[in-house]
Amino acid sequence: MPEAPSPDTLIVQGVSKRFGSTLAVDDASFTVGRGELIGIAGHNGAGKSTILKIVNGTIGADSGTVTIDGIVRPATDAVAHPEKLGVRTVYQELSLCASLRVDETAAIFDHSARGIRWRSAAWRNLRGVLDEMFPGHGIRPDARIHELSIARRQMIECASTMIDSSVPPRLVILDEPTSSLDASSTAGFYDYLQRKAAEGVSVIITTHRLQEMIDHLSRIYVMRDGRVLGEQPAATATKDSIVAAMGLASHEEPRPAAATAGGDLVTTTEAAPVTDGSVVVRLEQESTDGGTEVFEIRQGEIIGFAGLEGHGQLVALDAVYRAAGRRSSGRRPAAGHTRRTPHHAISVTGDAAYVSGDRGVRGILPLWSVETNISFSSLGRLTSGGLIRARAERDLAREWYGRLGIKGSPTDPITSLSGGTQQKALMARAMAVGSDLLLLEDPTRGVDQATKSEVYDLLRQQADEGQTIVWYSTENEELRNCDRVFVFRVGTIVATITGAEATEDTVIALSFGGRDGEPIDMDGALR
Ligand SMILES: Nc1ncnc2c1ncn2[C@@H]1O[C@H](COP(=O)(O)OP(=O)(O)OP(=O)(O)O)[C@@H](O)[C@H]1O
Repeated sequence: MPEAPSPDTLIVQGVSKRFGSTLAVDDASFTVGRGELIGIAGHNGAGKSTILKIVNGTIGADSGTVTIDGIVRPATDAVAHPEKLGVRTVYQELSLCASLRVDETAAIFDHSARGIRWRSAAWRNLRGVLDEMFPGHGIRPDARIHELSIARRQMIECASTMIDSSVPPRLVILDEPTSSLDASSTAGFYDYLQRKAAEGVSVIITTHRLQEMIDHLSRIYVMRDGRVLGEQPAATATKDSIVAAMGLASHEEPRPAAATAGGDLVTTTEAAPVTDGSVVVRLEQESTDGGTEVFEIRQGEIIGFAGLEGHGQLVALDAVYRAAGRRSSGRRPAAGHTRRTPHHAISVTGDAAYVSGDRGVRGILPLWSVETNISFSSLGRLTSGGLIRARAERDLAREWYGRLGIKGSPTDPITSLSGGTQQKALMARAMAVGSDLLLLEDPTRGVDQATKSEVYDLLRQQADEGQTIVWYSTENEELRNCDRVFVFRVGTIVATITGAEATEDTVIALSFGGRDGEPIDMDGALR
């Protein structure tokens, strides 16, 4: 009797992949049904990105098979054009070309856009998906990719997987697709995926935002040290059960700050004069009655910048950095400066280190080792007589390997680390400087749950020692580790709340909708 056709879109069987001495994927097997949304969870370096690249054929494995829609392929074979098989991918590191316009970018993904009006044809198709996936996205066809926020670039990457090109999408692979998206955009994205799944599109997602998997997927495979250990139905999975299966310490609830400044949910209306030398950052904005509102950030505070993506948080964070002094040769800097944004006058005393949310473009130094990536911003104090003290550089890297649980050799190239581990190295670089101010732009993007808890503890420790921290996050849950949270809307701060009050619902309620009910475009002011 002939075998019944498999209802599975994807069957991965016995796949292994080694990079030098690292067994990145170890005899992995899993399936994805037609029209099913499944997740792959795992600690940083568990092998998730590697197995996904093997499935879509970007890299060849050492052994195993990959079967897509009944067509069996040795996993050792790379695939030149996975999109011709209906396989679409969003990679963890965003891959758009910075100098292209959005409509030109659309044409790269859309092979049906031809003829003299190729740009507008490609844009029409991309916009159709964007409008459904991220209503109110505010992306213009003539914008250059480098002008867009990382969230908008991520939106374009996600939407491009669903363009109905000559071969429609059948298997969509999403590696950390929502890592820069706020809660509202993320919800719209999953709603869209559910609709496509109902049409028969199969989806694999990896994310460290475990609640997303539980809320929106059907099954979750857990990887540990290269092996697929088993699966959990999303209906019964919990964050703790997934984290436990990963072999990590159980997830801890974010700690509300020990001491909170301010108390009630308030919208600041009074201008507050600076009376005290402990103020590190001062933001002034025009109040609705034409006066001046003042927001002060004091030494040792952890302040969150929250709100819907693109409402001015990153503009303000960037301006704080530019207003801060610079440390040279390890010496403390002169006092900072004042910077203006479209909505704020910002002054800073002291110097700052910045962790970029866009590690591919503004983070890692790809040609250098992990050690140099960590020590780079501290070289001033690691140098004597114009020469870098190699021993001191190595010791610094070792110290941070220990504090952040980074595995592997410090002399390996940074690009040999998994995405989340690269992010840890960037955190280490900024923290090692010992600056007055630490500015964080989605610092735990792609970092696993256990390490996040360690990072939260480390930040509290740094603050207790007198470092001031300003923390932008699209993950509202982690803002509960802040002392106070400034909620932004249409470029201005509309509320200050305590860390304990910064629940997802409260932040969304305070930030949702522009002052005029319109989405806003802060991209131009971003960099
Ligand atoms: N090109 C490479 N060269 C050397 N080692 C590599 C390479 N790519 C990945 N690795 C190693 O393979 C292992 C698995 O990496 P992978 O990126 O698949 O992990 P991951 O589960 O996706 O992690 P993350 O959650 O941090 O993204 C890691 O130890 C990583 O350092």
